[in-house]
Amino acid sequence: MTIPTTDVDVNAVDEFTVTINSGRPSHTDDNNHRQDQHNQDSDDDDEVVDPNDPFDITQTKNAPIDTLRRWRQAALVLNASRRFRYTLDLKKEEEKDKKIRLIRAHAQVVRAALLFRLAGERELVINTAVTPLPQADGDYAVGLEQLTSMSKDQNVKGLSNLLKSNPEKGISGDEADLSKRKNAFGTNTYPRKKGRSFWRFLWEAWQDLTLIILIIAAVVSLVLGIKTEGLEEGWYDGGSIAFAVILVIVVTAVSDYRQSLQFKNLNAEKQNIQLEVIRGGRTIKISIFDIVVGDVIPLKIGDQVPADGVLITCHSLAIDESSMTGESKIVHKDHKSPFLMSGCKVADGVGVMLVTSVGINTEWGLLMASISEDTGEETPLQVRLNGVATFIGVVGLSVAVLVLAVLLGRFFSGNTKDLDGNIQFTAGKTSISDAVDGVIKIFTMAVTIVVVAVPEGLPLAVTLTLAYSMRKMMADKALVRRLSACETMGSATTICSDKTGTLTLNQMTVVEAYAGRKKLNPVDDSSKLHPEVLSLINEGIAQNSTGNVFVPKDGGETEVTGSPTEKAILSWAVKLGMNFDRTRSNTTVLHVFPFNSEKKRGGVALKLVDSGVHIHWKGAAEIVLNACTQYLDSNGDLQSIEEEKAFFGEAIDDMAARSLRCVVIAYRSYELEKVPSNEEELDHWSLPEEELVLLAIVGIKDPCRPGVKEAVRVCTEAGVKVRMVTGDNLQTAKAIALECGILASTEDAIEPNIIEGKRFRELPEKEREQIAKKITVMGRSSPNDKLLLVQALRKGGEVVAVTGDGTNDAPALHEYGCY
Ligand SMILES: Nc1ncnc2c1ncn2[C@@H]1O[C@H](COP(=O)(O)OP(=O)(O)OP(=O)(O)O)[C@@H](O)[C@H]1O
Ligand SMILES: [Ca+2]
Repeated sequence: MTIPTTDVDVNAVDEFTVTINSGRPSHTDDNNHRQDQHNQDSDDDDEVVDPNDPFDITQTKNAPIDTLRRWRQAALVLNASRRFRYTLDLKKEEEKDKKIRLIRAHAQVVRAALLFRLAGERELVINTAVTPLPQADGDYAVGLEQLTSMSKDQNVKGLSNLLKSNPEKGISGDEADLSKRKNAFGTNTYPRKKGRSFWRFLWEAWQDLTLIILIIAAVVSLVLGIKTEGLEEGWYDGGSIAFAVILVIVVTAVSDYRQSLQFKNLNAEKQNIQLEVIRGGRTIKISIFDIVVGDVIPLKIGDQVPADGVLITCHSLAIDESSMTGESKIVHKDHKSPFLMSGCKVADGVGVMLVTSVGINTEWGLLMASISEDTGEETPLQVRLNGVATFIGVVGLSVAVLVLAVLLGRFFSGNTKDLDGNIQFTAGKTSISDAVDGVIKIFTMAVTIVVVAVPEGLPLAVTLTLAYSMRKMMADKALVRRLSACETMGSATTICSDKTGTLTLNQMTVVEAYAGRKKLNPVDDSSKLHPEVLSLINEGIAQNSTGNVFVPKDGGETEVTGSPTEKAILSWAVKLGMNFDRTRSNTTVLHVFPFNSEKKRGGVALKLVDSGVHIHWKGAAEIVLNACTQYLDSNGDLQSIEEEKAFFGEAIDDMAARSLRCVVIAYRSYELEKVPSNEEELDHWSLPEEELVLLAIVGIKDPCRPGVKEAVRVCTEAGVKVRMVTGDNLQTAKAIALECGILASTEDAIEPNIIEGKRFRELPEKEREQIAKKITVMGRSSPNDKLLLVQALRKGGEVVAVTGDGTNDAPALHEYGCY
């Protein structure tokens, strides 16, 4: 079956991951549990598997060494030589592990020493100005070596000046500047290990016990044939065996070789992450490989830190350093510990970093340089089939040996007669040459049994099929990161898909808007709004956003960047006449609560010029609306929301029913005295979010992907149930589900077919398992709800595929390791 999800994934190769979990429990789960921060659910008891089951392996890549070793042992029993090709080289793996641990320990020690030193300096109040001025390197006032040590002493401003960068605007980013930086500090790439040549694969392909048996068989029957029937006729048997052997060797080598090339390409694709940098004041998307020292990079939840650097600004930034330190610990970053290491993940919050070293000079680079890249990987089916093939081969071989022994015994004891009934062998009478001929015939028979019994092509056929389907999926623009995914995906019985970006295009536009009680028609008509209302809306949108608006000086088109939702709202505000830079410079940001999928809202506290404070909130419509007690009517007067709550509720429901995503923008004023003045306290200050004043409601359209309906139909026909799990409003989710055929009719749209994440979460575990199967649409789900659903389905015996694009899908995607 070609995989139904391919249609869903079209056009989004770099953003999508497809994950599969097989219904069977696996040891690797333990592994993933350890890594998975979000998975605090310890009561999934059926995942505890019999540790003595040596065949319990779903993937070799992350399997614990123990499991692999058991496999290896089982394999050795079955076939001494073949297995080596298929199971990872354990010794090498262990050595690699040791090396990584060593380097990590080293990094830890360096960091510890550094912290110690910093602490000491702080206490002694050593004047940092004593630091000798760094030597010049090329065009910069700082060299590569000094830079590494410098970034630990100097403040960010000074550092960015030395790097000829600007904390707000970044580097200029013209060609000359970029190439100068690359020359001075290197590029953000790692040297690649050269792949193995085709000849190596060919050489390895014949070193296989069964093939060796066949080669010997070929030689033997060639010799026998020529001896008994002469050169002209006698080579047929041996020749055809030899031909088959050569064919198998060549095909194996070619397929292994191509697979290795494919993996190389895949790896390149996997690593080539696109990310946003700020250059010359504008936010642009570039490849991670094009990052240079001095670049200013905004980071948000889910991003990977692309190079080593220091923080310029940050808000509740937390970094998962497990890839560097080996322990899964979330570290909070602020101006006191501003160093970011490449390769780590942003677990929460937002920040902006200045790149201080790239590529091989980063700590990650050091680590990468010393270990080799991905070793090959076997799919569960391949591993099993290899076992079967080897087993059959061994049985065939034993039968052949048995037959040989019996026939030889009968021959030499005078029990074998030829066609005419003469005894073929009588001790003393039969000439040696006749005896040899007889033995040769028996050998030929045994060889034939071996040739017939050894199913050499079986594993090969599987590899070829999988590689083929992987290629086909690549052609469909679906990136398959693991060969095994093709196989497991084929057995999926249900797909949990997110909505935004997977079923929909993720191209959002504001198509409906209310300012206060008034519906704007058209949406960007600001003429009837009181200037005060307009300026508050603008203030809220411009400051309470991770996006950016760049207006080119030469009068080109305005560029809006950010997440699709942010982009839509910012573009709307620009159309209303917002001047982004001016609005932002009017107020100073005191504190930010970055948007996250869990809370579904984001807030910011602003200090005004007159020392007043505004707190702006923006987020999921009904949630923020609930926190509002007043609204600002179009004349700029405050009104109580009590009588109008129903009106606003209906407005939201109405928009949601037409599949629009609703976002409410609200604010309140606050007293500066109540804002913590101490920086430490400010960091932990939770923004007040009650008694808000409703400013605006926007309805954002995100059209369905073309072809989604068809894809859903294909899946349903193939017996795969498609479910939608989204962070959006339940009504919006329902409308989209009806639109793309996930829900057949409105009659189906009742609980528990459609359910809110919160309701599902609060059910007792047993009940969750029962209704999980019925859930078709889950709205307002938090990342953890997605995970809960996958777990519940899995317990019900389903093989679940999860598709998702965003960080809020990560826990569910991560759950079963195979993505
Ligand atoms: N940048 C934002 N600022 C404020 N509110 C937002 C922002 N982005 C999304 N929202 C609100 O939060 C809700 C849920 O967002 P969430 O990130 O959980 O889902 P999603 O990933 O966008 O959707 P899906 O789960 O279908 O992929 C949206 O319905 C919207 O109302
Ligand atoms: Ca998503």
